[in-house]
Amino acid sequence: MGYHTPTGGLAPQTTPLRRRARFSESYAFIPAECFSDIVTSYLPHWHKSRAWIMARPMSGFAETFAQYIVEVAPNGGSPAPEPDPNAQAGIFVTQGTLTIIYSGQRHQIGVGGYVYIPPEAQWQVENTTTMPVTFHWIRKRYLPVSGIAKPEFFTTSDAQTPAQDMPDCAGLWATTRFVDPDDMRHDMHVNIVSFQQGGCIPFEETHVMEHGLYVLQGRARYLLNQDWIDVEPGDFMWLRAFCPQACVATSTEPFRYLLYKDVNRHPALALA
Ligand SMILES: NC(=O)N[C@H](N)C(=O)O
Repeated sequence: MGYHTPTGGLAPQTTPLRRRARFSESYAFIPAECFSDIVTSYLPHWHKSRAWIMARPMSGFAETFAQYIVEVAPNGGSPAPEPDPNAQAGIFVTQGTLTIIYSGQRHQIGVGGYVYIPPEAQWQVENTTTMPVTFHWIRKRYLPVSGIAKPEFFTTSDAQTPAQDMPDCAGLWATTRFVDPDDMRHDMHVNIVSFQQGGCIPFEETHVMEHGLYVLQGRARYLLNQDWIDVEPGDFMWLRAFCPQACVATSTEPFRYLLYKDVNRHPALALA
């Protein structure tokens, strides 16, 4: 399975603008060609590392999460990666092998591996290999519920998690879920959505959940609000609540994307 990974650099001066980037009231589209060296951030207490910050809470837009692609060079990492004690993390590795140290135990996470880190956790990140490691880091403030326990740390992978066919889709649309949707401890899902050629979302999904969608593999036409966009590996789509969305997979190889969504909680009735 392919997991697109940006490598940075800077396009030559002769490169024609593709004019694919968009920012609207309901979605942002950050195309793969935007992931150059000059739009990376360095982060406090992270060494030999850089991040493409693709999404962050913005008032009047998507408000629940931040999503980064982090690249850690050999011998890099962080002894204190997360500044917010209420933040939980979903980590998905697309290149190399990541070491996560959690409660004194070392976990080696390879390509396609997924890690869930609960809030108020002590954890660390290392790259002990001779090659760069790259991963998605999704951060969301955990919303506790009285009488429901906090989720626990776990590691798994795309390969270890059977994709579930969506109903009545003849195998054209499937979802790999790292968390059981019935598990009320969790207030966010990170899934991999897969379509075979011709497979589609057959209606304009318009819902309260926000999304980050990163195209890991394959191509599609994607509807974001009123705009049909041709998407390819490495493109990122960032959707606020109620942004209409649909798609049709166009490539012979599967069209697959990493999907964040906020779930399983009542909306707050008071505006912050
Ligand atoms: N755009 C999407 O893939 N949306 C998903 N079907 C979802 O909201 O679960």
